[in-house]
Amino acid sequence: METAYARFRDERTGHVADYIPALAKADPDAFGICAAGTGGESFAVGDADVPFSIQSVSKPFVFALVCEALGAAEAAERLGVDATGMPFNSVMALELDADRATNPLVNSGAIATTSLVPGATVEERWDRLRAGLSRFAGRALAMDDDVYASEAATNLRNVGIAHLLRGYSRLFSDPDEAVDVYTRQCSLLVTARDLAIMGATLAGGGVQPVTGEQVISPDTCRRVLAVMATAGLYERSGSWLYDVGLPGKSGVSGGIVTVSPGKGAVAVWSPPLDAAGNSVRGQLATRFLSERLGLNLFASAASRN
Ligand SMILES: NC(=O)CC[C@H](N)C(=O)O
Repeated sequence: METAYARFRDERTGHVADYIPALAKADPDAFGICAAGTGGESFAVGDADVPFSIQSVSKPFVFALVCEALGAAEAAERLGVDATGMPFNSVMALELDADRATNPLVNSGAIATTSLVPGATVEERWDRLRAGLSRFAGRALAMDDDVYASEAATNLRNVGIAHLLRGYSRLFSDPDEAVDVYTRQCSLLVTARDLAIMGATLAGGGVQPVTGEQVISPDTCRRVLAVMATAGLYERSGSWLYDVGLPGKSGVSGGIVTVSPGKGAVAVWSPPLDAAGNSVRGQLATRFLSERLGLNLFASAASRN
């Protein structure tokens, strides 16, 4: 991990996201890596304990909560589970699918996922969602109010997607309410260490490695990891699987969590992004660690280079 940190610290490609104004303030030099095992141990280097908004890395965890509530088959039926091959905020992806379904890890499918979180009111749904993600992290997660306000003031594209979904009967609550809860979920503050531990919960059949709580079922874990493998890095998901060989999920604040089933998870945070919205240092460091640690699911032995 120290070698990965030293090797990629001076990487200068990529740009910090600025379509959400508050994210433009992020430090482009910030870089943290954390690995967590299913036994509860964690190892960190760099800015692994600096908080940032979770953004799209929240999506697989909310999908997990919805699978628990509805069952994995019903969740797949309502949301779709196929990669779109298109950018995370694509409207076209929705229009091109005959059933108007995408998957829980792009904005359209993620807003639909959030609309399925059980609860009679917005506040009940939000409480349940936040409590669920906090159980993955093993601590109470709080919102970044500045990021929330900034995104809420500028997210008309997501509002449009939600109304379009509703028109196709692919959204399961009031569209504006669904986007509001989704925007809150994206603004939850986490650290790379939190993401590694949340990922390690998915690696360990749903058992939170530090608290020992069974957060979700082993079956839900398998479903979530499958969608992460095919769609976790948006239109770069194929290249990611080709190079890294593990399920992962990125977000526009620069986080990426990568899961090694049965072993643990690696999380990297570094804000500069490539054109698809995936952290540049995050991808480089994870690829390096997957190779060095022999984590690639398709490899028969650790390859060293
Ligand atoms: N890729 C992302 O992280 C996108 C999340 C962000 N909140 C959005 O909806 O645009």
